[in-house]
Amino acid sequence: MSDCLLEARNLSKIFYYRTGLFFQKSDEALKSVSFTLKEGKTLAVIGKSGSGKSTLAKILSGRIEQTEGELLLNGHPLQYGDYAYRSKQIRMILPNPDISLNPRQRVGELLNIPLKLHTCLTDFERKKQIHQILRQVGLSVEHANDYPHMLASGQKQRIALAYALILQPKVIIADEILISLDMPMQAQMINLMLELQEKQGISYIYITQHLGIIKHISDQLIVMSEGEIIEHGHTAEVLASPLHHVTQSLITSHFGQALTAEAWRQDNKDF
Ligand SMILES: Nc1ncnc2c1ncn2[C@@H]1O[C@H](COP(=O)(O)OP(=O)(O)OP(=O)(O)O)[C@@H](O)[C@H]1O
Repeated sequence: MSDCLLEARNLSKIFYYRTGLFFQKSDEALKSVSFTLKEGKTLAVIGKSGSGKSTLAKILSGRIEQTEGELLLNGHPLQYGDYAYRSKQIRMILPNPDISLNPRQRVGELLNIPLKLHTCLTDFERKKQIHQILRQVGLSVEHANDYPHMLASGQKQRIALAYALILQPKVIIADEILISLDMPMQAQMINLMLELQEKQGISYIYITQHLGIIKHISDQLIVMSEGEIIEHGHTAEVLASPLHHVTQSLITSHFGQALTAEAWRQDNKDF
């Protein structure tokens, strides 16, 4: 049996938008994107701004529909509009929790929403689940009573992770989630995500322009440009010997130089 958890087959997305009363333009944001993700592994997606990364994340999480192509989870096709099913399988971490958390909602109320919407758990069981998730992300159960403004940035990021984890999905999508945190906080979050992956077999799709992070956490790497996958392979191999000039320029602009196998071995700290 194949150990492939998620498969994208020729995903394409064309956005149509009006430019005047009688005019319409289109933007081909994704062009026949295919990849597979194994259970308990991390796939990183990198690319310059406008390359289609967020469009891909939105299609995977079911927020927008692909124009063409198929998505399969454990070999079964996922349909657009199947949000109740998909949100238990694939969840996106809330981007920028400093802004996206509702200031009038206590943490426990926020985490209760997906449980109420998508499970048949009793009040007591939901409370138990919320406390368990808070502990899993390294927070205390008392944080369930806090409002977002009472939390530090790193704690808000943990709440965003808890919100993604609460329905126990198989795949978590992280789109540029650590950008607002300082380096020690980024390291803490990454260690937490890796620990959850080891214990629970979660698979991550990690989207970023920050190569320092993906070098440490991802198994496979996809490089996107103008809606297409231009390079794909083991992260260490792609970063040490990039074939495409866009990958080469992403690497030199991040690390200041090409990443030789020797540089790769020596660098074990640079987030
Ligand atoms: N709702 C939309 N309507 C029209 N065009 C869109 C829409 N969303 C994205 N696009 C276009 O699709 C292309 C890919 O955008 P996307 O946001 O997926 O790229 P990205 O790699 O995530 O960029 P960034 O790193 O800046 O977020 C861009 O040309 C963008 O203008």
